[in-house]
Amino acid sequence: MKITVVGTGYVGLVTGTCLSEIGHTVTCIDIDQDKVNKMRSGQSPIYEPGLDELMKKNIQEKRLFFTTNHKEGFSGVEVIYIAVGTPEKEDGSANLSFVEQVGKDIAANVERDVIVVTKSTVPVGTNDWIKKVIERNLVHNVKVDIVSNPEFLREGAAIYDSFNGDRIVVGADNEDAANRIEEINKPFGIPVFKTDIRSAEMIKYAANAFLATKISFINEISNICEKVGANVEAVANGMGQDNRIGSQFLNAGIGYGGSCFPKDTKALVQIAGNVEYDFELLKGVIHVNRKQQEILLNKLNERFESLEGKKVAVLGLAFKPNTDDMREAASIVITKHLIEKGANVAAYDPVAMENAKKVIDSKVHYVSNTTEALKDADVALILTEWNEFKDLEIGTFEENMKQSVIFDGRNCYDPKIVENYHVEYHSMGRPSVKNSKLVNVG
Ligand SMILES: NC(=O)C1=CN([C@@H]2O[C@H](COP(=O)(O)OP(=O)(O)OC[C@H]3O[C@@H](n4cnc5c(N)ncnc54)[C@H](O)[C@@H]3O)[C@@H](O)[C@H]2O)C=CC1
Ligand SMILES: O=C(O)[C@H]1O[C@H](OP(=O)(O)OP(=O)(O)OC[C@H]2O[C@@H](n3ccc(=O)[nH]c3=O)[C@H](O)[C@@H]2O)[C@H](O)[C@@H](O)[C@@H]1O
Repeated sequence: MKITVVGTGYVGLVTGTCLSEIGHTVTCIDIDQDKVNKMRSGQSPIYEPGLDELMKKNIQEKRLFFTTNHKEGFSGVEVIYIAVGTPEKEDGSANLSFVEQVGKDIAANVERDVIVVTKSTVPVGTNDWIKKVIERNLVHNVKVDIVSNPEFLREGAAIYDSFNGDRIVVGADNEDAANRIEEINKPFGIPVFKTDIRSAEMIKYAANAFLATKISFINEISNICEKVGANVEAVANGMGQDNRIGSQFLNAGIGYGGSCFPKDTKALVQIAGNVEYDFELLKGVIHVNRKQQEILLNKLNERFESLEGKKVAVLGLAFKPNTDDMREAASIVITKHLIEKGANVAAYDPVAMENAKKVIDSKVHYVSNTTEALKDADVALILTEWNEFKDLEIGTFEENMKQSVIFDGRNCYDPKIVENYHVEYHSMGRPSVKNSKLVNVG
C-alpha cells in the first residue's frame, strides 16, 4: 500500500519506518528541511535505538522516502497518517494548530479518495472536526474517510513497541476504512481493537492518565514508606504480584516527565472540564508528580546547610533512559534550583546533552563522562536511570568524590550493596544508608 506520514518526530518517523519495514511504500513529509536532509541519508534526527539501521535498510530497498513538499508527498497516495505534535497550550489544553494545518495541506493536494489516519494524540471530537476542516478546504472532488489510530509506543523502546504492542486501536465510523487500516497493520501480528472514533480518542488519554496515576500512587506510597520505615521496592514487588495490579509502572522516584504524560494528563483535565466534569483524581496525580522533585530537593537542602559553592554532580538529564528527549525532564527544574542556590553543577548524560543545552540553565557545566562529573564533588544526584549509571561500581563514587553523598532520584542501587562502601546514600521510599566512617560531611 502507498502511505504518507506527515510529521517525522518520535511517532511519525518510527511509524513510517516500521510501515515500510512490513512492506508498504512510505513517504514521510516534514516541514523541517534540515531534518529531511538528514533522514534522506539514513540518519535519524532523534536518538532511538535501532531506528537508523531500519531507516537505512528501507531507504536502500526503495520503500522509504522523505520530502518537505506536501504536493509530492500526497501524490497518488491512498492513506495519510497525521503524526504532528499536539503540544500543551498555556491553559493545559492541546494545541491543534499543527493538526489543522495538515488538514488544510491534505485538502489542497489530494487528488483521489483517501483515508486520513490520526496518530497524533488529540482530544475527543478532534477527528470529526479535522474531517470537516479537510472537506471544507478540498480543491478536488474526492472522498475523505477518517480513522483514529492512537499510538502507544514508548520512547527508547519505540521500534520494539511497534512490533510487539499489546493492541492496535482503530476508531472509525466507516467499516471499510477500519478494515483497510486493519489490513495495513496485519503484518505486525498485533491484535486490532476496533471501536468508534470518540472512544478511540478517549482510550489514548485514559491509558496515559491511568499509567500516570499508577506512578503518582506508588510515589505517594513511597513518601509514606519513608516515614514509617518501609521499603517501597518491596511494597511494589509485593503489590505487583497480584495480577489485577501488575508489576509495571510501580517504580517510585522523582516523577514522570516526557512529552506525553504531563501534557496528556493536563489535557484530559481540560477535556473533562469542558463538559463540566471535575476530574479530581487526575488533578491529584498531577499535583503529586510536581511534588516528587521538591521532595528530592528538600532532602538535599535538609542535608546541606548551604549549597553555595558546592560541587554537585548531576548524573542523567533526559526524562528517562534510552532517549535524548528533554521535554518535561525532572533535570530542568532540579538543575535550576541548584544554580539558584549557588551550587557549581557538573552534569553528564550519555545522549541528551546537546538537547539539554537548549533548555537547561546556562550556568550548568557539561562534562564528558561520569568520573569527570564526580571528581571532587560534594554530592551526586542521579536523575535518570541509564544502565551506565546502574552498572557503576559504588566504589567509583567513593574514589572520585570529595565526600560521597548520593541522592538517587531513581533508586538505581540496592541499599544492601551500598552498605559495603563508604558512602552516604539517600534514595526514594527506601531507608537511607549512612556509613559511619564518613567524616567532615555537611
Ligand atoms: N513522543 C511519543 O513518545 C509519543 C507521542 N504521541 C503523540 O504523537 C504526536 C507527535 O508526537 P512527537 O512525535 O513526539 O512530536 P514531535 O514534536 O517530535 O514531531 C512533530 C513533527 O511534525 C513536524 N510538523 C509540524 N507541522 C507539520 C506540517 N504541517 N507538515 C509536516 N510536518 C510537520 C515537525 O517539524 C516535527 O518534526 C503528539 O500528538 C504526541 O502526543 C503518541 C505516543 C507516543
Ligand atoms: O503517549 C505517549 O507519548 C507515550 O507515553 C508513555 O511513554 P514515554 O513517555 O515514552 O515513557 P514511559 O516509559 O512511559 O515513561 C514516562 C515517564 O514516567 C516515568 N516512570 C515510568 C514508570 C515508572 O514506574 N515510574 C516512572 O517514574 C519515567 O521515568 C518517565 O519520566 C507511555 O508509556 C506510552 O505508552 C505512550 O505512547
